[in-house]
Amino acid sequence: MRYLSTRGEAPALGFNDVLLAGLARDGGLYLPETWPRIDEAEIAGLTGKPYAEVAYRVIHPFVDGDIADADLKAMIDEAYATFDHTAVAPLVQLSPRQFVLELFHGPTLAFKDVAMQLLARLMDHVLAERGRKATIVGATSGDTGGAAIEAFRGRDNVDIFILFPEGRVSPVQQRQMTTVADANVHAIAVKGNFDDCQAYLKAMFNDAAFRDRVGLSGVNSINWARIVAQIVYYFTAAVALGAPARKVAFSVPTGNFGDILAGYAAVRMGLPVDKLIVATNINDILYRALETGRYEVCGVVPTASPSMDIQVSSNFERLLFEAHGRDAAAISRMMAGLSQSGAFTIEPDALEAITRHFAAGRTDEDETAATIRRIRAETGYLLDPHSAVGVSVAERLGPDDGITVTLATAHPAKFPDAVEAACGERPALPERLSDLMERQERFTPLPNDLDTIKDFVLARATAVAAEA
Ligand SMILES: Cc1ncc(COP(=O)(O)O)c(C=O)c1O
Ligand SMILES: N[C@@H](CCOP(=O)(O)O)C(=O)O
Repeated sequence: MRYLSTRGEAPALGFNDVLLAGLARDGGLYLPETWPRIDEAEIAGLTGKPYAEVAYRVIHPFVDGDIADADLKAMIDEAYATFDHTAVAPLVQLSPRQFVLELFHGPTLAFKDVAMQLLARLMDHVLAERGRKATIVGATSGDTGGAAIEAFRGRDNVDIFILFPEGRVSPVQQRQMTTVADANVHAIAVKGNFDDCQAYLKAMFNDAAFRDRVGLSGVNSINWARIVAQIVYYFTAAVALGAPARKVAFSVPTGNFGDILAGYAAVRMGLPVDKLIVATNINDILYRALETGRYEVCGVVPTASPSMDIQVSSNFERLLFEAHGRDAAAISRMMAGLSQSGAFTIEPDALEAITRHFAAGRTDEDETAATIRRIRAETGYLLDPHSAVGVSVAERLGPDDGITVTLATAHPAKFPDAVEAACGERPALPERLSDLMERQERFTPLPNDLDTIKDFVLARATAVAAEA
């Protein structure tokens, strides 16, 4: 399996190289040259199989021999053994037509663990095989950072630097990043928003000298391996609810478009899905883009679902590439428009291709709080604010005659203030994290300035010291 960049100017790579590369050298994102298929009979045969077994079946064709089968299998088994729930991603029924898929049973209580626990093992394995080290830089609006730090802490072959927007993540999210003592972990509080952090990350990747000097790798969903691992739960949920004979819809609380892009990949692999519903908070660029065809950046507004407070949504580029018939030149023009004027227009045919699979809805702050309150009162189930955005949109846009599964992307205890404000109940952290708020914090505040951040990384990354 070879992978192509959405901008068409970077070399095609195999899985292991894509895994370590993160962003392509032309600033694009990698996608598989062709989509591996799983036929309907085989999809039906996945019903009732353990999560790790389905994961191996889905992930194997993307790795395509770059990692020995037995090693891949062992890493998948190990990654999902870290989850508190034996099903890894259990389904819970809220009403006759509404389900939630709980993706928060991993170490840091967010869906990011599903991919990150595997990604860390894969990267460590490939780095060890190649006898080299890497410097990981990640940008987070709250959850990717904690999951990445947890997965990579103490690993010999990587240093990890996480940029988070100061004051814009929940206190639990912050402490999951800042209370880790391992020497290879560096949490950086940037005086800006998530889009600033992500722009700096991409600028570091686009600076070839810096990239090579530190051996830069990425763990955001710009890294194709993140998306691959997230495809799996669309299969496990769909078959549990009757696929391939029955099509379900998925409502996905969306920010950087990685999670829902994994749903699109599942569809391209052959999974029958009714529709993929993009659920946004008031930072609604994706909702507006799908409604009007105009992708236009406005200022980011802080919300009760901070991990979705994003305007420049990285993975949308992958979908645009698909919808524009893989025309890399068209994508490069659109992305240049985005850098220059903060906007671009999606061609009508491409928009039509997108809306064949996707619908989009937006939920404001009052409605998010009201959804948490109402679902608790009606069903006893406690949603986190991100999942509440998903459920609220699912109730409006899900098929009248079918089932909608909302991806429950975080545990409510990660956002106790917002949940308490909505319904008067303060969810408690699980026992293993009960002293989180008392642990010693360690992080570096840095100004909203690329050069300062690069200097910080250069001064601390051991990959530089080893190779200089
Ligand atoms: C809890 C939660 N929900 C939803 C999202 C949005 O997911 P994506 O960025 O893949 O669209 C995020 C961040 O990524 C998140 O942390
Ligand atoms: N919401 C994310 C933002 C980064 O998304 P990613 O999926 O590209 O890593 C977060 O919680 O950090």
